[in-house]
Amino acid sequence: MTLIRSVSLRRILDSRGNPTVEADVLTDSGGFGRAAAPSGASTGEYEAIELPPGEAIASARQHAVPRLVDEVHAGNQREVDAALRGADGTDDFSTVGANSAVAISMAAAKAGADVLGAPLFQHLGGTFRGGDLPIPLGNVLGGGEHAKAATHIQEFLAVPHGAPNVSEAVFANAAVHDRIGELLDERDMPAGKGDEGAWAPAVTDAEAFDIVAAATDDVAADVGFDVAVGLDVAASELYDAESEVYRYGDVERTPDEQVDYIADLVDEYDLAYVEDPVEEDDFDGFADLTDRVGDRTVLCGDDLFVTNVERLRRGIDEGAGNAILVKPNQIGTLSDAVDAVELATRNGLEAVVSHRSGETEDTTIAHLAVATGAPFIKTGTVGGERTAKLNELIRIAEDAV
Ligand SMILES: O=C(O)[C@@H](CO)OP(=O)(O)O
Ligand SMILES: [Mg+2]
Repeated sequence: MTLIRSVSLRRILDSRGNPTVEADVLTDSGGFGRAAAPSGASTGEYEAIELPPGEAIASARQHAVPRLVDEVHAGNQREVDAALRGADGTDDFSTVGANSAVAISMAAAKAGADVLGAPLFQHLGGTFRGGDLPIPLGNVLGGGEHAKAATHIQEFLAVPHGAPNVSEAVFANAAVHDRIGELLDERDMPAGKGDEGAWAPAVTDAEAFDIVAAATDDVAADVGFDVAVGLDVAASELYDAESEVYRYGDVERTPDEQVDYIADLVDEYDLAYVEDPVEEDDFDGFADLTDRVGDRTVLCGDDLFVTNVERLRRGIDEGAGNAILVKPNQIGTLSDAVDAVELATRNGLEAVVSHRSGETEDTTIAHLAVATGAPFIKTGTVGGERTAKLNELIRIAEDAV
C-alpha cells in the first residue's frame, strides 16, 4: 500500500524568491505527498548542508531515488529516512543535500498519511496525539540577518502563554504585530518588514523593547490573558570570534558581559523565552545563563544544538539551556528531528518546533509540533508562508476536538 512508486523533484520559489526543492512521493496504492524544503539566513555552523537546489535535485535523483522507488514504504518513516542516510553516506547530507533529503522525508510522511487516511500529525505521533497544541511564538519585530538596518537582536517574539487555546494565541500574536504597526506610525518611525514578516524599523534594541513591551501589554489587556515578550538573539551573528566580542553596532560586549546583559534583560522585561543568547560554541556561557535565569525563562538552543542529538547530549551533560529549537532541515530527516525532541523531552528540556526565515506554504512543521507534543512552535505571525502553518494549527485543533 505505501510502497514508494515514484519520487519527483523540482525547483520552486521560497518566500524570499529563491529557488528551493520540492518533492512529490507517490505510492503503489495512489497515496500522494508533497513537501518543500525551507532555508535559513542565520544558519548555524553545524547544520546539515543545503546544496544549491539544482545540484541537490540532481544528486538526489542519482543517489536517493533509486534506493526509495520499489524498495521502501512511505508509511515506515524510519525506513525512508534510513534509506536517505544510506544514499547520502555522510553525517551532514553533503552528498544529496539536506534540502532534497528533508523534502523527500516530509513528502514520504505525507504520502504515508494519505494512504492511512489519517492527518499527518496522527500518522507521525499516534492516535492519542492532538489534544495538546503548541504555544505559537510570533516574530513581531526584528532585524539581524533578516533585515539590515533594523535591530541587532534578530527577533522580538510575542509569547501568548496565557491563551486558552491555539486559535486565540495565534490571533493575539497577529494583534501584537498590528499594534506595533500603530505604535511605529504614532512615533513617526516608518518600517518595512523583514524576511519573516516582522516589522523591521531602524530603531535601537532599547527602543524595540519599549515598543514590543507596550504592544504586548496593550494586547494582553484587550484579550484578557498574559502575552509576554521573547527573543531570538541569534548571538552567533553578532559574535566576532577574532576579537572575542559581541558587536551591537558600536557597542561591544565581552562574553561575560553578554551573559550579564541577557540575564538583566530577562528580569527587566520578564522575558518568557530567549533563543541563542550566546554564540554557538559557548556551551559554558549558555550553562552559566541557565544557572542564573533558567528557573524563570525558556533558554533555547538553535545554532547551539542544530537539531543534532550529539550536540544536544553535550548540552544536557553541561546544563546548557532548557529547550531545543527543532528545524527538520537543520538535520535532514523527520526521524532525526523526532529523535532530538524525544531526547530533549526525556531529559526535561522543552522542544520548540520551528520554521526557517525562507519558507514555503508547506505545513509539515505544524503537524510535527502536534505529533511530538512540543510545547512551542515558532512560525512567524503574518505572511502567507507563516499563516499557512498557523492556520493549519487552528484546523488541527478543530479536528482534535
Ligand atoms: O534563527 C532562527 O531561528 C531562524 C528562524 O526564525 O532564522 P533562520 O531560518 O534565518 O536561521
Ligand atoms: Mg534562531
